[in-house]
Amino acid sequence: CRFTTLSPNTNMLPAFSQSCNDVISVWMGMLSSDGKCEIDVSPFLQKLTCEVISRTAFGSSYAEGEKIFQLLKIQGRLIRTTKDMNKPILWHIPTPAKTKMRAADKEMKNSIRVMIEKREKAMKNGESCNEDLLGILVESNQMEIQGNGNNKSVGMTIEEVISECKLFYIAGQETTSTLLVWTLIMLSKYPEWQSRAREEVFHVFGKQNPNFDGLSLLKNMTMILYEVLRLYPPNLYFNRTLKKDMELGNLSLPAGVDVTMPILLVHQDGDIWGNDAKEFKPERFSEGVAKATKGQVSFYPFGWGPRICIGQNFTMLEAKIVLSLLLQNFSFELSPVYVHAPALMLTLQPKQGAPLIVRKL
Ligand code: HEM
Repeated sequence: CRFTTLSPNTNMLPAFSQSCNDVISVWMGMLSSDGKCEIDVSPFLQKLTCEVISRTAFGSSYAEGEKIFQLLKIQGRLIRTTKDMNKPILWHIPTPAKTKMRAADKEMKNSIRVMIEKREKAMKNGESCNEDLLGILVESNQMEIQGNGNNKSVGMTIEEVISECKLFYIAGQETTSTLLVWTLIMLSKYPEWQSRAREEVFHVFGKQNPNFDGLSLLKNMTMILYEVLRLYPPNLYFNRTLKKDMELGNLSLPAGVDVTMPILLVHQDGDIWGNDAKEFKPERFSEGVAKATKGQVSFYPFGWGPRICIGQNFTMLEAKIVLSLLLQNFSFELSPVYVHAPALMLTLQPKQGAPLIVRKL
């Protein structure tokens, strides 16, 4: 089962704004009497994107979804701290971390299995369950099996459905929170862009909640997000294995070779982007991506080709809603203790966190 793009729809807006409003309430409660406070925004935005995925992926089974994501988080943390993860020869040597990881994996798969079985039962009883990712997967799978004379070998196995749910979380949660964190850092560092973004939000939505149609009018916000994705792409590279011999420029590459497509390197290449390649200048996207890249494939934060990110529209929509709500309520400035230290930790993250001075408007 492969989605070409995951189309965000109006049903998802409440998931985005509900999760963001929870963060706003918490931050409001943290303000001191002068209406400001220093907050490391990073963990809050991580929790926010986690909740959004939980609500949109598992909708009605949100509480069970939360548990699964907690287990995935434990796995992610263990992967980061397990040094021999990419040395297959050492993989079978048991360590406490690997034992915990396998236990988390087993528990998670069991939980997803129970959820899938519940959905399958509900669908057999005529209930429609296709409002979240899990429902769409289960329903399309059942239709595929029924369309082929109830031949179970044509659909996805439970293991495959489980993998899709895991992939959705792994690919969509940390990447989006990283984008939001770097955007708030950049808006704090460049207050003129923060003002432009806020003026635009008030111009389009006033003090109302962001709506689907208005989001496409946020031109400055789109430029800012693209520039953040150019300078701080959450994924630094992606890999491909060649299926056949290929000529690439003056290189001859044989089949079977692994090729790494560097994202950060190309995004900051002075020959492509000019002498100001490393500077934050959202105006370079004022006439869209094609103009900024002069039609070359030099901006690909979401990958490229048939396996391009299916969640790119979802992410952009989520980011625009969250930033609109935050800018309607707060202003941001870098804390004196902020240290600019981008570091690769699965995604490109601010190593020392993102402490910002948050002020109520
Ligand atoms: C700022 C946010 C995001 C960035 C920078 C990003 C980046 C990427 C990149 C670079 C790839 C291609 C990997 C490759 O070709 O090997 C990819 C694939 C993918 N992304 Fe995203 N992504 C983001 C958000 C999301 C979200 C929100 C979701 C889901 C809700 C998602 C789901 C996926 C999936 C399922 C794939 C695999 C597609 C396939 O292999 O067919 N991503 N993403």
